[in-house]
Amino acid sequence: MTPTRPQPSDDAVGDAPPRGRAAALIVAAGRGRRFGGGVPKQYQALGGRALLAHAAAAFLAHPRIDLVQVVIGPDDRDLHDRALAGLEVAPPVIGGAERQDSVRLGLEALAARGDIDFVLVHDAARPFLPAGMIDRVLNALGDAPAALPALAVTDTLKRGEAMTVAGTVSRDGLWRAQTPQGARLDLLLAAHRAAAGHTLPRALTDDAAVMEAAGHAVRLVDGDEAAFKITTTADMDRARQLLARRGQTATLLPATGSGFDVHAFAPGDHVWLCGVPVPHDQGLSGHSDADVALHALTDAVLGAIAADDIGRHFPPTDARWRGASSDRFLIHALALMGAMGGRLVHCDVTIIGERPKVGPHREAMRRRLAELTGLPPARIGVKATTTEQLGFTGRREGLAAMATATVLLPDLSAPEPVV
Ligand SMILES: Nc1ccn([C@@H]2O[C@H](COP(=O)(O)OP(=O)(O)OP(=O)(O)O)[C@@H](O)[C@H]2O)c(=O)n1
Ligand SMILES: C[C@](O)(CO)[C@H](O)COP(=O)(O)O
Repeated sequence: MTPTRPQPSDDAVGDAPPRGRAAALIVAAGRGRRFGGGVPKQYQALGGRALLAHAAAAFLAHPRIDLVQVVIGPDDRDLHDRALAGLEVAPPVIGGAERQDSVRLGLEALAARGDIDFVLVHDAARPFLPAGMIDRVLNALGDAPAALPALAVTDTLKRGEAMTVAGTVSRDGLWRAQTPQGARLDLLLAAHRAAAGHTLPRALTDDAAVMEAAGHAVRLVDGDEAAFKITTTADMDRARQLLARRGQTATLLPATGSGFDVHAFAPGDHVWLCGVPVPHDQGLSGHSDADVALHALTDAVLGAIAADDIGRHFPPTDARWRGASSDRFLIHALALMGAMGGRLVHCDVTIIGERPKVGPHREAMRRRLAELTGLPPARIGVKATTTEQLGFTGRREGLAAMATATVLLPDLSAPEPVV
């Protein structure tokens, strides 16, 4: 079948369009502190794919965008690869401490290619990106060095101090800045280089501000309420409701993974099981905290998403994982699952050994697994069994654990949600 070329939007014509190649630069190296949780918001699932994937897909579907470049956090390569599997984006660039740093590093990579004239810088945290917005920004670059999509402020503005109104601010001429913000690549890179390191104690929070600081005029074009930024969990709720109202919920199919692990006993006074320290007259030997149950569960989640195994993600030869809490292994596996648009719906762990007895700690283990996975305790099984004194567990040489994880994953054969 011949692939259909994306069609221009109604805003594609009008102003004199610029001549040259345009790249989208999606910044996704933030930590999402205001959003919270263990996984940066751009890798959280919305309608069966990560926020970042929505933004990338919007640019890839646009006929006037020649390249999509993503900027990621130094530890996020696996998340990026899972989130954008199957999408044709350039290899990611590692970002910096502030958004401004991440944009500059991305611009340097684009400039090094030598084939890009215009750049549209976009937040990965803005999943809904109407094609017309891309066109309006690009069109403005026909005769302006930079363009900013924005919405006129319509509410009355107050300045507050100690939760008391300290004054009313005129909203005349005030705009709310959105992304993608466009510019000629050479001008924006030069402006970012000039601004680098000169912005303490506060970085400039958008690219229009960097261009303004360099003395360039920035053209205002119409933004779009749909292109709101996911900053807090309330924004994510709003985005999910929007998709549900449009009937764009993803088709999810179940996948089950299994995991198994063994650790030998060693001198010590407790063992870690399901993220809970259990008093015992021995410990378990291992490179990390040797939580045999969490390791089995981590492998079960990785199995459900076909993402290799725990040893590939956290090699025992890597000094970073010496004595590490196994919580982070499970959290990482769950983050990869989320980046693929998946959702854990059930897990079941069986601990195999004579001692310590699991029963008195079962509820604490289920509670801890609930905290780590976000599942209700009613969807978490924790069981224990002996091997009737047979084998290495029967001889009390160590403990084994097995686990299953049931995950709902987007149906890859279903049509993608349109946002
Ligand atoms: N050092 C940084 C900081 C932010 N960003 C990106 O810039 C966009 C700006 O959105 P924002 O809500 O500020 O993201 P965070 O910085 O992640 O959020 P927070 O400030 O709550 O930590 C996001 O896509 C974010 O990933 C980035 O690439 N590099
Ligand atoms: C670039 C931006 O999205 C425009 O509204 C915004 O400035 C991002 O930074 P912030 O940290 O959310 O203020």
